[in-house]
Amino acid sequence: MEEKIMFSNAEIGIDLGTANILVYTKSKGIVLNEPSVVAIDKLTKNVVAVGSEAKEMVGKTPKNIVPIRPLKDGVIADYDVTAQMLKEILKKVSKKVGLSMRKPTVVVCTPSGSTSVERRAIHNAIKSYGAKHVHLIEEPVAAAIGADLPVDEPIANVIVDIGGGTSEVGIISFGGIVSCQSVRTGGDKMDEEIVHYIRKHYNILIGERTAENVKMEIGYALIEHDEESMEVRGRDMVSGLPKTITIASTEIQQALSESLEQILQTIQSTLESCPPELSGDIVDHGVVLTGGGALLKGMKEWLSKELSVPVHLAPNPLESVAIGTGRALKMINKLQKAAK
Ligand SMILES: Nc1ncnc2c1ncn2[C@@H]1O[C@H](COP(=O)(O)OP(=O)(O)OP(=O)(O)O)[C@@H](O)[C@H]1O
Repeated sequence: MEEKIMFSNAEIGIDLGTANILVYTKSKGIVLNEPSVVAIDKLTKNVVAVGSEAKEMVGKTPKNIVPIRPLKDGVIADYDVTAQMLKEILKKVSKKVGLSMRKPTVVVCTPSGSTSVERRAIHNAIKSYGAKHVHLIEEPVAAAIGADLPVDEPIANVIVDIGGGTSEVGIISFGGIVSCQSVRTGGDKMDEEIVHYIRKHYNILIGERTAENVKMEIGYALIEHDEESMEVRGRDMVSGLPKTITIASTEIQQALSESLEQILQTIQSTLESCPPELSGDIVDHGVVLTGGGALLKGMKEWLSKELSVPVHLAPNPLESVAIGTGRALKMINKLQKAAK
């Protein structure tokens, strides 16, 4: 029989992201923020660890323990593992906030690329773990609500969410999506490009976690800046031995250029598809950036120069979607009407 997790009449928002999973409760704010990673024992098929603990294992575990990212490139790549991960995450939340949470109402935001079958499966999985009501909302709407945009007013709210697997651009007005486009390019692709660049130019193989650190430390959008550098360790592909190199921020900028151009093109083409009545709002109010990729150094300045409209950073880019899912509960009826 399915194990039920004890929650009370609480309201919970879940951002089921490809890179991170966040849980928000109305009374306590963000109560959990962990990587969307699960470590599985291949021999027993048991889940060994979930979240931060599982991410720590990436690239370091014995062969039978495999860390899996069940959501990849903005889609649910492995539904069974996603469901197991959700269950473990809800268990952690229930432990953290105590037994005061019973039969919650849950609003969950799934990756944009998920199919209706996958969305239904996520809905059922959460319901089977003890939730009273489950609502699914679209990522750009959640991100916009979490970024404090007046989504229920009849003006164009433009949100650009640069996540791990995808970047989504949404124009929202009157509680509904007027126009939306998504590209399978985000932080993960940037990390892959850094790995590729260092392999090609230095013959050194680095891990994806090292690449992510390099991106966060010395990664820049395509703007002029005072050059920075850092030491990077990897494996020399010729000798097979560990090697340390020094890499410059301008090199990383070059590595990231293709991903950045793709994100820019997606924003431009979404803005071009905006109904003319709403275009004036975009000139006045501009675009709001959210998602972890929005934190890349120089992103706001670069996009504002390329798009010639004001660009603002959301107050908590990594948490906007989770906060938005939690806050969406109060307006769920209106949002669902607008989505129909
Ligand atoms: N300071 C930073 N500079 C650059 N990138 C960053 C920074 N902080 C986080 N990121 C990147 O942001 C990405 C994660 O963002 P986020 O948590 O918004 O994604 P997600 O919601 O899980 O993904 P998706 O929206 O695709 O489902 C990762 O690729 C991470 O490396």
